[in-house]
Amino acid sequence: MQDTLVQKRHHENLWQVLQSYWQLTKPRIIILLLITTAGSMWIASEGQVDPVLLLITIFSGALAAASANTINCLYDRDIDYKMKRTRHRPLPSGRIQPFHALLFAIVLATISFTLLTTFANLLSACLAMSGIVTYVVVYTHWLKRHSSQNIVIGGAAGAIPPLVGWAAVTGELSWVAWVFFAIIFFWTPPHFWALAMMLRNDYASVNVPMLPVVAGDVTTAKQIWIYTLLLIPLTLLLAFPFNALGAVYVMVALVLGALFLVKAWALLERPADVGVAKSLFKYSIFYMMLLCGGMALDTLPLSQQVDAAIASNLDMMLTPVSISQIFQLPW
Ligand code: HEM
Ligand SMILES: CC(C)=CCC/C(C)=C/CC/C(C)=C/COP(=O)(O)OP(=O)(O)O
Repeated sequence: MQDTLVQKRHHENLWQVLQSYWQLTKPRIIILLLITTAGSMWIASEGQVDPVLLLITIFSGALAAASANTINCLYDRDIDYKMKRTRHRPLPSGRIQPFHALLFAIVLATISFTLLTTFANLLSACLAMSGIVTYVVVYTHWLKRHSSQNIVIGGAAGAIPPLVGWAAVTGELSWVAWVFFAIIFFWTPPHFWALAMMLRNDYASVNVPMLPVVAGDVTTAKQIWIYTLLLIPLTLLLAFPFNALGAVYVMVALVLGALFLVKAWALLERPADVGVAKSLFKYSIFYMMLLCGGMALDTLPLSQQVDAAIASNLDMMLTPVSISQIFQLPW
């Protein structure tokens, strides 16, 4: 009886420890990072991605991002302890020792690097490691506590996963991969500043100079609007001039982009309305998921037929014959 009780408690403890390590990695954020990696692999392989390579790259990307997030939690444990939203994280609440978190992060990064070099290539492995370094050194250490442009420059870290995916498939980086990088780069400020508008008091209480804290809601809403405006044409570059995706993706990108603009405009009109900021933050996540979904959809055979049909119609419309018919010209 005593033995089973001890065993039960032991299992419960083990379960709690595992849960704490899981939380340390900020798993919910990782999922979207991996969706962008998969989207990039999909385009790079024109829809013919090797499933084993996909699984290994996604798994390794998850380990690299988990390592980066763990080091971020370790570095930021002092401010995380003071903020309401983050007080219950495993390090500030004392459920994991800092040294153990560091070991955990090193193990995760080592496995990630080894898997990527062995099953994909060295470039993808180095890119994943550069993601960790950018996030930890550039964002967390240099910028987060010192500049209101912290997430603009530091946001480059979150834009690296599509480069990892592209490199894993092709062994190199093309213009298309860099356009994908730029899409995430320009998407990050609207994504994060909308959230920071909701959390302004929390960040202010620990002197983290997020833009809404330093410059206020009106300026932040304007900046969000500008980045959103730049984001939409960037998403279209994948189709024209780079021709990596077709009409189905363009339609998805236009509809999603229009909705993003509507939400960013609403915030511009009501910058102090936390409800509007919250709605924009949630939409930013939904947007990125569906945009990547649109990329995958575009590479399906049915979409290729739609693309071909639209292209041939456009060709017909734009040939001199049809123009002469329309305008009844003599040639
Ligand atoms: C430096 C750039 C970024 C910053 C500063 C940032 C910041 C944040 C913060 C503070 C949260 C709230 C997390 C929490 O309450 O624990 C969040 C949520 C989230 N972020 Fe970002 N983010 C960045 C880039 C990205 C990127 C590149 C992605 C993926 C492509 C991403 C995906 C998400 C998702 C999916 C959530 C929601 C998680 C949930 O469901 O709670 N973020 N972000
Ligand atoms: C390729 C590769 C491994 C890339 C890593 C990219 C990566 C882990 C990006 C995460 C971005 C993010 C969640 C920032 C939040 O940090 P925060 O410190 O502002 O959030 P907090 O206030 O919730 O702690």
